Amino acid sequence: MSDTPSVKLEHGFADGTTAQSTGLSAGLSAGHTAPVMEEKEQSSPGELRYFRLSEIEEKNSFKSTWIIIHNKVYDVTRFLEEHPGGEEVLREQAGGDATESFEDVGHSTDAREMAADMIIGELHPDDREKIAKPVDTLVTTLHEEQSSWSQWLIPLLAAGVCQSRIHKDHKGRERSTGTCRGAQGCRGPQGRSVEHRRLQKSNMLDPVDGLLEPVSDEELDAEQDAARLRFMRERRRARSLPACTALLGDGGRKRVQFADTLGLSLADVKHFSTTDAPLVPHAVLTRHRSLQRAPQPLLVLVPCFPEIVDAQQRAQVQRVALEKLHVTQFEVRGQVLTCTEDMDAHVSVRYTFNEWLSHVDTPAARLSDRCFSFSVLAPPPWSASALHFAVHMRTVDGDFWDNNSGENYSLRYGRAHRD
Ligand code: HEM
Repeated sequence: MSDTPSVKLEHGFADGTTAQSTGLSAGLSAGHTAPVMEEKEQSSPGELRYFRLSEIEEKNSFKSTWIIIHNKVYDVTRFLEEHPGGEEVLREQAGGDATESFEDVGHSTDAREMAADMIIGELHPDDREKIAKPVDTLVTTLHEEQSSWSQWLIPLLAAGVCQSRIHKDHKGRERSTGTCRGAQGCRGPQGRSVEHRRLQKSNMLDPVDGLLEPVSDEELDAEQDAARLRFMRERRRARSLPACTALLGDGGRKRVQFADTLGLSLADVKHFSTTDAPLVPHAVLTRHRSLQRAPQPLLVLVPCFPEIVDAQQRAQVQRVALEKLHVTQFEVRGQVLTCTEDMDAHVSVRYTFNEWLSHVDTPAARLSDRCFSFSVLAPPPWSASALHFAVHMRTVDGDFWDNNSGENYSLRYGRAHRD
């Protein structure tokens, strides 16, 4: 074993995979290294036609959509509607280099094989630099030299421990897929499982002599974070199940089969339409109805003054007097009696809904020589709590009021008496 950390460098794609390790099909395994051409050729050594970048860029229309992935040119025009990731993402990449986006999604082997059928040529070597991006470098730091046997024994031990632990903890809840993912998903940067190291830390697992070094809390946290991140990224990716021979359609073409993150096949597809009436489960409706509020009591304006009497007498004294009042849910209608020789007398009602912060004068209509009527629309109960008013008459002799002996006529919202 050596104390000096050694650094292993591998050239790879954006997601850290190498062309070899991803199992790419012919089209996608070409990698980034463009062949150095002595002369400008019209086709690649593999008999693929070369396209100039400008030519490809032009193929970005509703008629045709070409994209570049790893310097291969793909005509995806006919695939747009079929693309499980949607038409839009392909259109966005049309006429340009889609390598990074393609790899970021983590397309399955099936997807890569499908793509191979769409290759129509290669990007001309002279144009490759124009789309080239800095190549990511995967740096793996090894704190210790591991002997060849420890390199496989440690992961094996870790996977074993994870598996037995998960079986113990979850009592069969994570039987098949769960255990695999558990062992794989929680692998630390050095190829050793976090689960294994946590067990080691908590003394649930005896360190194997010479194989496991002591672990610090910071190291453990960093590993757990990295493992969590890796797990989230894995979960995000939709994976198609491996195409089996029974699924091969006409002409031996593989079909894509969708699966959820647990590997279960897609059972049904529901197309939502904006015209679809939402289907609310019965249980939800019942609960909703039971929670509905009881009907609110009807609120109306209720007079807060004694019954109107002696209108004749009051009219003689005050020249004007409220004679009758009729209140409904929507209006307050009143009748006014006057005592004046002025046939041009003007009768009105001054009222307020906001405690006289402001007021309105509304004219009363003449019903007969001495009688007038008025109507005030009732304000909604949530906008006012009371209505106050007084009756006014203007004659050649002056102004006269009936204001309920200086108190005004007041009505307040209250419950209506139901019969
Ligand atoms: C010839 C090119 C392509 C082929 C044949 C292809 C094929 C597929 C297939 C079969 C899937 C289903 C999942 C899988 O099996 O991996 C898929 C999903 C997807 N593809 Fe592509 N694809 C292509 C290019 C692209 C490009 C260039 C982008 C991005 C710009 C893209 C974005 C996506 C996305 C977002 C999903 C959905 C992934 C998810 O649901 O998590 N694809 N594609």
